[in-house]
Amino acid sequence: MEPVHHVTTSSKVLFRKVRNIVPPMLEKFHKGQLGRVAVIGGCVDYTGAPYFSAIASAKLGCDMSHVLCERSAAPVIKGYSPNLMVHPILPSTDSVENPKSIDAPALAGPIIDMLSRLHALVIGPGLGRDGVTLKVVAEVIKEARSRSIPFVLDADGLLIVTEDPSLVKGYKECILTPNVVEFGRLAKALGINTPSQADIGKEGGDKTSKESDACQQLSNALGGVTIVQKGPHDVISNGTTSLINDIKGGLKRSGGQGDTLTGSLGTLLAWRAAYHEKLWESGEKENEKEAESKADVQAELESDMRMSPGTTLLLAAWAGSSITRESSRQAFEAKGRSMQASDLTDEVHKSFLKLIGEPEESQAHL
Ligand SMILES: NC(=O)C1=CN([C@@H]2O[C@H](COP(=O)(O)OP(=O)(O)OC[C@H]3O[C@@H](n4cnc5c(N)ncnc54)[C@H](O)[C@@H]3O)[C@@H](O)[C@H]2O)[C@@H](O)CC1
Ligand SMILES: Nc1ncnc2c1ncn2[C@@H]1O[C@H](COP(=O)(O)OP(=O)(O)OP(=O)(O)O)[C@@H](O)[C@H]1O
Ligand SMILES: [Mg+2]
Repeated sequence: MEPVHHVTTSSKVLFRKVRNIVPPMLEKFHKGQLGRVAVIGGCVDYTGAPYFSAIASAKLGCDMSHVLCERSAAPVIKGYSPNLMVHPILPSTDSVENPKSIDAPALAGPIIDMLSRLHALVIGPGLGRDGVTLKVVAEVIKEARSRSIPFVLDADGLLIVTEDPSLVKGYKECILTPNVVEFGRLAKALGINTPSQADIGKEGGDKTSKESDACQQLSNALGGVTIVQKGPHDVISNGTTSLINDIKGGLKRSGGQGDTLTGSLGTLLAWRAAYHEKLWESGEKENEKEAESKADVQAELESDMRMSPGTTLLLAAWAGSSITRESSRQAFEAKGRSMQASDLTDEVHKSFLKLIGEPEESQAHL
């Protein structure tokens, strides 16, 4: 396959375009219009990950932030924050009568009933690997896809895709956020022979292009799904177009930083949906053409034309990655070696203001 090199648009220009998909804060808006996001995750082992993800969504600016979790995790997550709406509706082996013969679509019912009220889902933070839970979540993925609800898949949510890639293959409204290990597992499941990041480092040559080739190959194997490959820099690809995010991050690798990424992406996906629904006037020129090639995407990013959904998905992924890396940099600057995932949470809004800033219409009210 011909390697497709990444888009060379400067980060300054990209951030200016990101501002166009951030809804202004107007008096006419009602509760919920700036985003209703749900994180699906949280089990007996992990309560931090869904919390970090959902609170990042909230702090970035969505109106309503839900967590749909396993029964035992709910009181714990509720205790972390009264701002989150926590629903104990995710079944597990411990909460169903006969775990060996379950009716997964029926068990997914209470979650599926909530989908019509949600703009975006984040599936996987702290989900765990319970067999019943994963089967139920696979049903939720099918239903969300059939309704074109955008979602982010991370952590144990990626395991579901590793086991059944057809669930997301060809779906243009989702973002996968694998770390190095998760990327390797997905590549193996799809029969892609890519060198590991460690091997790429040893080989010499243009390391960034090799990494973006690997990400592009995986995206293509999944029919053009958007992937954020996390690492020393984040590689974002939808198979035809790639972006590299090398914004400086922190040096502490504490667990849970990926959760700030997924939560931020949830809110950005909700804002992106509002942009395409023309909830407000973005001030861009109308653009009938759907961007298909890398050149089309780059043209939309570097002009004042309205963007196509493919372009805004890449841009949302890039913005989420940027906010996370900048939050990590600021938190590390303040806390050094003691930095924890919760320190990123406190930096999300400052990072947003520094990198993106409020759209002009909001500034008039500040
Ligand atoms: N506070 C919390 O509740 C947290 C919960 N988490 C949850 O924990 C569960 C398991 O997630 P894991 O990420 O541990 O997944 P895995 O259980 O698949 O473990 C991945 C392993 O790979 C290693 N690894 C990560 N990056 C690497 C790199 N660049 N090079 C080499 N090795 C690397 C890690 O140290 C880890 O041992 C998920 O549900 C996740 O959401 C994590 O997100 C961390 C925080
Ligand atoms: N070497 C690095 N240098 C700078 N930033 C990094 C580095 N490695 C990861 N990051 C950043 O840290 C964030 C989390 O990535 P990481 O690879 O730790 O994910 P993860 O293992 O899934 O995290 P989590 O512990 O939340 O599950 C991403 O925004 C990524 O850009
Ligand atoms: Mg992770």
